[in-house]
Amino acid sequence: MSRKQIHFGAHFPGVNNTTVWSDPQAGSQTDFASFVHFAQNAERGLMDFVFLAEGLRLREHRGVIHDLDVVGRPDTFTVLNAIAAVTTHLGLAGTINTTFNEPYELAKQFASLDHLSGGRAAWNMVTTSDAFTGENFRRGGFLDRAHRYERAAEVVAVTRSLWDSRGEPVEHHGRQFDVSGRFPLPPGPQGHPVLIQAGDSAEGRDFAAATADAIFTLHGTLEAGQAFYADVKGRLPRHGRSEQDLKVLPGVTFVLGDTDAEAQDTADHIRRQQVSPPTAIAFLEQIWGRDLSGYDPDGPLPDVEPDVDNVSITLGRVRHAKDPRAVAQEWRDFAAAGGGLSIRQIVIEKTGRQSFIGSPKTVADQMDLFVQSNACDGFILVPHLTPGGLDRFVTDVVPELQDRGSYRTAYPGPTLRDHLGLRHPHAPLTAQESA
Ligand SMILES: Cc1cc2nc3c(=O)[nH]c(=O)nc-3n(C[C@H](O)[C@H](O)[C@H](O)COP(=O)(O)O)c2cc1C
Repeated sequence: MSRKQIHFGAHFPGVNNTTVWSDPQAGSQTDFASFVHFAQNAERGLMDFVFLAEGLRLREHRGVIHDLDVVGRPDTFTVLNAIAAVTTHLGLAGTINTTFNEPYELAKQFASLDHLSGGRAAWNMVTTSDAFTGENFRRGGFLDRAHRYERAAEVVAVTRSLWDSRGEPVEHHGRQFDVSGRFPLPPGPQGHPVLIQAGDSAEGRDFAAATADAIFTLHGTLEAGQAFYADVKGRLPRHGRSEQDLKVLPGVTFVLGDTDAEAQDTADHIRRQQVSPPTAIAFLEQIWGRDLSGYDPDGPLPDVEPDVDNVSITLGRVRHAKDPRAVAQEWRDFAAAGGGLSIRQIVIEKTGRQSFIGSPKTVADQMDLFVQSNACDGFILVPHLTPGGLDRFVTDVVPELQDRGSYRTAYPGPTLRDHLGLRHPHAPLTAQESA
């Protein structure tokens, strides 16, 4: 039996807690040359798509820009259309929220990207919720949780009917939108651009099972991955869909070295770069909800309890599902078990998401194990450096996976749906229709 094939998305650094923009090897976050370098390397590695996350508003911590945020992210559609011109097969995935955008505009932007790129567009649908971000759009937090997914589902329904309309009038009257008119573009080469969903709640998973072609997740361990995979794939039949219709792609980091020991040393160095002494205190303040600037990052955890009512110390995309008092206790126990770890050491250990560390062979073995044992269908690779963070992975890990028979040696077709092994929602246009 042939081996299950691994899929890769390539996450352009920035908009997360892993990018080390201050590293001497880091290049520009805004020059087009950085995007070209990164995308062309992903394509050299025969990856499915390049991926842009969305940071709609720079996070603020106690009134200043969060230390780890990259200031400078050009517009997603502009960047992806430009990358289309310097690549030939690579998919182009943009994260665009369904909360602050209108379906007609989105349908046009993604259909345009699909046409201009010859069928390579993908939309990562996020439901960005917080009021702080909403202020950039004059709306604040205008939708509650349940309505966010209701609105997202309606956005997708409207965009799909616009993509499918072939010049016929479209009438939609729903709870969130009234849209009436004709769509100016014929269906793109993929019929519908690939839809990705990122959101982890039960509502988010159901939304993915009903509508998405891929789900971007954070479940990085083998066991958590297998449980998540079984959960979301198990939701598909309820929506009349089968296992192949939804790819599970966790976002993962990787650190390579000539030997496993060398990679581990590099990984430790990167973690210290990611969690500088001021960042360690900022993370702690996010949990404690208090000003802890008087504490020594190399000293012990504070004795005071978290202020559970102070939710505004950090503004922007942060999610703390757990009760801060429970986290504080967990961290205290962890510090004691480690023989009295410092604040910075604890933050380094507890907030780390370094998924694959080792020689190219070790990393290839581990990734292959995840895919073959149904913890996922592939990965969205999240390098920490712009723009060269993927280079060594492509040169050294990709051939290892090819040798194992788990990774392609050529692109299977021209469109992103071909790369991901997804059905095209509609037959391609006739020659007359596309003329
Ligand atoms: C893996 C992952 C990646 C995400 N990426 C983004 C992003 O780039 N931009 C954004 O605004 N929200 C992003 N989100 C946030 C989600 O869209 C959503 O708002 C959040 O997860 C809350 O929804 P949930 O309760 O269903 O998880 C991401 C979420 C996940 C799980």
